[in-house]
Amino acid sequence: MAGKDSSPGSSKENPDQNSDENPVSKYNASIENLVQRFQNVNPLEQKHKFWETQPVGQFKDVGSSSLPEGPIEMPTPISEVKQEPYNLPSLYEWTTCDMGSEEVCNEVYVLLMNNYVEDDDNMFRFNYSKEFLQWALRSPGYYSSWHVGVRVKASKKLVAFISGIPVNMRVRDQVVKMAEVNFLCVHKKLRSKRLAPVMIKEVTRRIHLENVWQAAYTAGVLLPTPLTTSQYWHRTLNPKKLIDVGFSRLGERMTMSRAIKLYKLPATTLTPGLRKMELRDVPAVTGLLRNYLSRFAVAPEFDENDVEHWLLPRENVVDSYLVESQVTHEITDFFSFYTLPSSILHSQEYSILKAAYTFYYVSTNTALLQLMNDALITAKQKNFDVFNALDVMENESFLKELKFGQGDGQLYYYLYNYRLSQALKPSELGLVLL
Ligand SMILES: CCCCCCCCCCCCCC(=O)SCCNC(=O)CCNC(=O)[C@H](O)C(C)(C)COP(=O)(O)OP(=O)(O)OC[C@H]1O[C@@H](n2cnc3c(N)ncnc32)[C@H](O)[C@@H]1OP(=O)(O)O
Repeated sequence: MAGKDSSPGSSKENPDQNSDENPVSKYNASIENLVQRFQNVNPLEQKHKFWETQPVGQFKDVGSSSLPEGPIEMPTPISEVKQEPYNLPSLYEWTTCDMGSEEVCNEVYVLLMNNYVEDDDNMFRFNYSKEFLQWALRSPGYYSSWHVGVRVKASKKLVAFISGIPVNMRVRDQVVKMAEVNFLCVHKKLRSKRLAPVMIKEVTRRIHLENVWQAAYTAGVLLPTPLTTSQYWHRTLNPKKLIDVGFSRLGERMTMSRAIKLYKLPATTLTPGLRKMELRDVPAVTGLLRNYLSRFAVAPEFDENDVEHWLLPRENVVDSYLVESQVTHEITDFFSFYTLPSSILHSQEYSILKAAYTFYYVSTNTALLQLMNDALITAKQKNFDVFNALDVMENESFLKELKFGQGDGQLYYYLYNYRLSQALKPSELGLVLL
């Protein structure tokens, strides 16, 4: 996901960061500084009863570059992996969620719709659609056993969920089969009972049973120890609605009519040869994307199956456009975004914020700025209210110029059981989680 702002709320526009007077704070690779800046605590004193027992970089080891890069723990024979599930409190039971079943998919949808990530002010909550969840979880090579739910034994009500999907991840020059772990959710009434650590251990066990020993995940909370820390940026498409629902505020000297003018976009895209991606484009897009992602320190290794799954347009889930040369018919550029609405929790007038999130792109012939401007125009045509992007990949090169404003939260990226000697800059990361 996550790519996910792990918080639609920590993804709200930060009016201070947005004003011209305020320089955008620069990325600082030092975890110590980071923790102090955002939590005002010394990371060496921060207790993580669960995370301290896990094979992840520990805060106390930050800076000890003597530790080798790579797996922290070696795999064990599958026969030595615990064969039976972890114990849950006695009122609850494990369930494997078959996301191909409309009924089960709906249960997961409802759990997340009511209990998943909110912003710090509890104004917005992610509202992943059912089609989106099926797309996100039934990806090439997926294991149903990694879609883990918890039910109340008596009523069978689904009260918690965590998921993994397999992915080939390249870390520098090593390609490692990993799990992308996402959609960890515990019902609001069951919070702070240490259910999350049991769920993480259970999904880990099931992932180990498939001989996978590493994972990637993102979260809006700071845990030991981020691979990188990224920021959300937001491009207003519908100023009136964003202001009405409290997502944005009119800055000083800004009126509604000025805001509308400021964010106005051309009615049609500007790049000649821009068209929707089709099935026949999969090989060309795969080639472009593999080549582009090879420049990042950490990025997925996509094959044609992955590209077909992740990038072929799906109504209300993912949009992908490319540039075909009108002379040679070569595919030269490509962009995509996914649809992730948020519920608006306290508005009389609106119930849904329609948000597009930047996904993968490649520019070889068309300037990235122009390509992303066309992405904005396309999203506006499709009636999105806001277009979101992290500062990963080459996004920093277009964010300010295309009038994105910085959000008020961080999204931390993590690897499980894989150590890097130093944190990365977001721009070294070629990975978007849903
Ligand atoms: C090899 C394969 C490995 C596979 C596994 C790889 C790792 C995958 C890791 C998961 C990647 C998920 C990616 C996403 O989906 S990120 C999205 C997470 N979901 C939400 O934010 C939705 C709303 N919140 C909730 O549903 C609950 O608050 C959750 C479920 C988040 C915690 O429930 P609760 O609030 O009732 O807490 P507890 O008493 O049960 O447990 C407290 C412990 O849990 C640690 N905690 C809290 N939040 C997170 C978090 N987001 N990632 C990892 N750990 C987290 C916390 O530091 C503490 O441990 P420690 O500080 O004491 O040590």
